[in-house]
Amino acid sequence: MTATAASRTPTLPAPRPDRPLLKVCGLKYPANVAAVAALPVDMLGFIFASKSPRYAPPALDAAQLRALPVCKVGVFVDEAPAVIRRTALHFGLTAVQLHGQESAADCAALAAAGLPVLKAVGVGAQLDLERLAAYAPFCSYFIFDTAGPAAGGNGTAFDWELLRAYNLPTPYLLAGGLGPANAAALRGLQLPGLAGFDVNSRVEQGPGLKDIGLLRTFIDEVYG
Ligand SMILES: O=C(O)c1ccccc1NCC(=O)[C@H](O)[C@H](O)COP(=O)(O)O
Repeated sequence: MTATAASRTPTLPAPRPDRPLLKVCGLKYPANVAAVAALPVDMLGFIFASKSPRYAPPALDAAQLRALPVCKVGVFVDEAPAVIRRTALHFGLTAVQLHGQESAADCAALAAAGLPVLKAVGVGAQLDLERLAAYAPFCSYFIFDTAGPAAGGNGTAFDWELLRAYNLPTPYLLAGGLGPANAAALRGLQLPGLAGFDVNSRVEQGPGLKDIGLLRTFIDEVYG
């Protein structure tokens, strides 16, 4: 990952043949946002679900976000489409991540309105790929995340071997408890459809405050 901030564009990156993408999710504090954006990352995630301890709007600097030349993903949980569109405009979001029970039609409507969609899928003991087929045409990525008590940010991994059976055309990011502790297993991980990784609570000092040292360690171990 050699891109500088100046050479990045705020479009949703396509999967890369040379390395997995990296999304850092759950940011909110302006200085921390700037510090993470200076790292070799592909997407920054901001939580717009008010029940989350990472709920970003009270702390976020909208002008900073709009000017930031990196892909910005807004994370929503069963939010009204009009609110999502308004929020995306205000904060200059590149794409939206739908992390609730949104339907394929919800994804289709937002994608048609010009907002690329990442659809999060909670994975437990099983993965129902047949159900996901209806979403595939309208989603730029799936995000496979561990199902848990909170809508997201649970900090636990699921059995990645469930993804060996993945056979849909939509690429995905792997999420759920990724961090320095399992970075070695991610390095060189080959799974059908895998396009990148999403990190959050395992690289934090506290909710919404990313630990730059932990992120550097993770990046070195996975990509170095
Ligand atoms: O992080 C949250 O607090 C959150 C709350 C509500 C919906 C989604 C949320 N996070 C979305 C993400 O993409 C996380 O990165 C993903 O759940 C993985 O989190 P973690 O297990 O902590 O690495």
